[in-house]
Amino acid sequence: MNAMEGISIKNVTKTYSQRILFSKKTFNAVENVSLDITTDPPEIFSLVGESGSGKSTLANMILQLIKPDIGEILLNGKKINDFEMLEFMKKIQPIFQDPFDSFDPMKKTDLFIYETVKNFNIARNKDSINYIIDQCLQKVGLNYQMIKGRYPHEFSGGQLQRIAIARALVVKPLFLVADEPVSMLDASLRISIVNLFKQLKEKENLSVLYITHDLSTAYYISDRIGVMLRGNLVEIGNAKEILGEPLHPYTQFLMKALLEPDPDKTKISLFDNEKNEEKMTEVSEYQLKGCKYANRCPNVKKICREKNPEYYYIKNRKIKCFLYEEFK
Ligand SMILES: Nc1ncnc2c1ncn2[C@@H]1O[C@H](COP(=O)(O)OP(=O)(O)OP(=O)(O)O)[C@@H](O)[C@H]1O
Repeated sequence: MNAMEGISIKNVTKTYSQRILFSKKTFNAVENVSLDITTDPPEIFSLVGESGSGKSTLANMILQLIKPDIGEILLNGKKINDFEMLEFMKKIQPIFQDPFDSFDPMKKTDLFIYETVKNFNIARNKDSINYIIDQCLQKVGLNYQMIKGRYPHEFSGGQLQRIAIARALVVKPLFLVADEPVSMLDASLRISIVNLFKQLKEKENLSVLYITHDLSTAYYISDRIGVMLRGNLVEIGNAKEILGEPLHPYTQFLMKALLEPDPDKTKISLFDNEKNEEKMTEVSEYQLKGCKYANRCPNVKKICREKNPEYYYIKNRKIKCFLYEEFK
């Protein structure tokens, strides 16, 4: 049997320690996560969850920026750390939260992309390099003339994010890892950028891991969604089904927060808003022996505090919650 085309995350754990007040706390920022995201056929998989739930840690392991402590990540069946860096970066490209981080502020944007094409050995002569750049810019709704000779600060955040995506496209990747790519943009621009991911999937066969707090954009573009809670993927499945009818109490809470106009009513902190106490809440939830949502869950049972639930399967959905024990 052929290996799956795409990314396979296999039982991955990343452990961190933090000093909070006078004590050192150790916790799994990502805990025994397994997930397959296909590139053939391409899909948009959104990873959603509150701040501090382990989304970026998982993304950074996929991008090889950090190493898992346990488990492994495969790309097309091959361990990602066995790839040559250049070969790996041709297949998986990051899109950052702040598009200004993707560019050298002192360099004209076209020159910066030109160098990317050259460094990755995509083309050698000037005409073919310019042609590739123009093609990639057109895929994001721009063209070469629009960026020629201009520095990053001469563009709006939305335009620059498009240029950053075009730059990622020059290496013909299979997969984009986009960590909060629209959170720094004006609300009015966000949907046009996330829509671009959808177009790239449909027209260029690109898969996207879209990391976001924003359930509404995730609903709009995703094929599947994974809900992350303190290092655990607690609900995984079809995006429209999950967001249309969330089953895990934590997903239900996130949906309620989306619809609640007063953010104070869905504040994550169990205490007040002091930084240390928020951090303590976050880390103490991470350290819970049972379900990480047990202290906040309206449906909590005795077993939820004793054991971290396994997955239960309802139709195409995986849910990590004892409420669904009967669906084992
Ligand atoms: N290098 C590190 N050392 C110690 N703790 C870390 C480190 N990086 C992340 N953490 C902690 O791991 C947890 C998960 O962080 P992570 O950034 O992955 O969450 P996130 O869901 O991406 O949040 P956000 O949306 O705010 O970026 C947090 O409690 C964070 O403080």
